[in-house]
Amino acid sequence: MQTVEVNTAPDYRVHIGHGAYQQFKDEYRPLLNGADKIAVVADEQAWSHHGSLLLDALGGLDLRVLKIPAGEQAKNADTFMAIHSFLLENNCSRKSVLIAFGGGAAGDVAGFAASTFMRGIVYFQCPTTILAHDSAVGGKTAINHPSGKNMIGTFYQPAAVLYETRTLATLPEGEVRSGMAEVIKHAFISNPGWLEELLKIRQFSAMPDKELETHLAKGIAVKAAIVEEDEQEHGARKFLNFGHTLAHAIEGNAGYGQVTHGEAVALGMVFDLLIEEHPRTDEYVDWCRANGYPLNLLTALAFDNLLPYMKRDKKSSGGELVFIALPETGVPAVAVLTEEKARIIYGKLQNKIREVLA
Ligand SMILES: NC(=O)c1ccc[n+]([C@@H]2O[C@H](COP(=O)([O-])OP(=O)(O)OC[C@H]3O[C@@H](n4cnc5c(N)ncnc54)[C@H](O)[C@@H]3O)[C@@H](O)[C@H]2O)c1
Ligand SMILES: O=C(O)C(=O)C[C@@H](O)[C@H](O)[C@H](O)COP(=O)(O)O
Ligand SMILES: [Zn+2]
Repeated sequence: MQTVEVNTAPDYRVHIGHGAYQQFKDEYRPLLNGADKIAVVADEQAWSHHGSLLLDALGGLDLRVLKIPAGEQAKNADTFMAIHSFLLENNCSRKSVLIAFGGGAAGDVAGFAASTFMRGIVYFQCPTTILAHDSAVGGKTAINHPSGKNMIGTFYQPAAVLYETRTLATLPEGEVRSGMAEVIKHAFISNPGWLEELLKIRQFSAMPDKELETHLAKGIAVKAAIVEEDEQEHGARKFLNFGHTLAHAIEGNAGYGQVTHGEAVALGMVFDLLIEEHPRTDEYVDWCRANGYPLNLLTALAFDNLLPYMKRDKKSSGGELVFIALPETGVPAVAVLTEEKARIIYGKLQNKIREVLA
């Protein structure tokens, strides 16, 4: 078991590994025993595979379980209201505890509900995807708006994150790919040696569990350090958005859930790498090709369809276009581009991908 501390106020811990839910029996038992109700909000798919692991760890406690739609389809106002209705129907109060169980989508919407129910109740994150090594840590909660990704949400830290890595065994290939994009994002913005190691991976399925766990813990440590420095994204936290200006536009334009978040981020990082012509760009594009990221999407997507979403990005003000450039690995920087410059880079990106796929 690995543990990463997140020194926000209040601070909390991320427990990563086989048997992470044991912490519910040990360290967090007093907190759970003190709750008047415990509500579990679970992604229905994740619950069908792994709910029993959580139930075993919470044995003897009176739980109320709400299953929400699988994945991105849950990140909307309907599910948000359904969670609140469920909490009210079950007579939850300010002394109740919520446990979010699932990938980033379930974690984001359940975290948002926890942060707003009676103005905020204690909650735990129990991530079940690779990508959620990112989403479960750092306290960003959200639902989507048709006009933009994560447009409605809060900063609200969990009491702890219990990351049972046995849950990752049932992830479909596309979700492994999606999650690994946020892993390599953490490497790009922090650590050339680690990036080197990740760029050697040509097939995620060949990666041993222990190695994956180490990458997840490293990613969580990178994220924790940035969140500690800038919890509410006035400065350094923007670097965690590497690849995301274009990614969120791709997701919004396609319709939420049509392209996985991580796959969109993988494509968005190509754009951000091209801003300062990062020396590993070609190698990274080849890594994306080898690992099956949908590079072809970019050749079909017109810049003008993505532009309105990028102008509404949360890093932007007054319609400017804000990206995270990477002049060298580990040295991210905010880049404000003119529309003309962004269009030129997008054209370069499309040409590069056409060459690689030819
Ligand atoms: N809050 C943050 O800081 C943050 C960070 C990164 C991403 N996000 C958000 O996270 C979301 C993406 O999260 P995600 O990639 O975890 O996707 P997801 O939550 O949409 O889950 C993807 C799919 O995997 C299924 N699933 C979940 N766990 C499973 C398991 N163990 N076995 C089999 N299937 C399983 C889900 O039912 C779903 O169909 C996006 O909405 C993104 O915006 C938030
Ligand atoms: O935690 C952060 O900060 C991030 O930017 C992490 C991202 O991977 C994540 O997708 C996040 O939800 C994006 O936030 P947003 O504020 O751009 O919606
Ligand atoms: Zn992300």
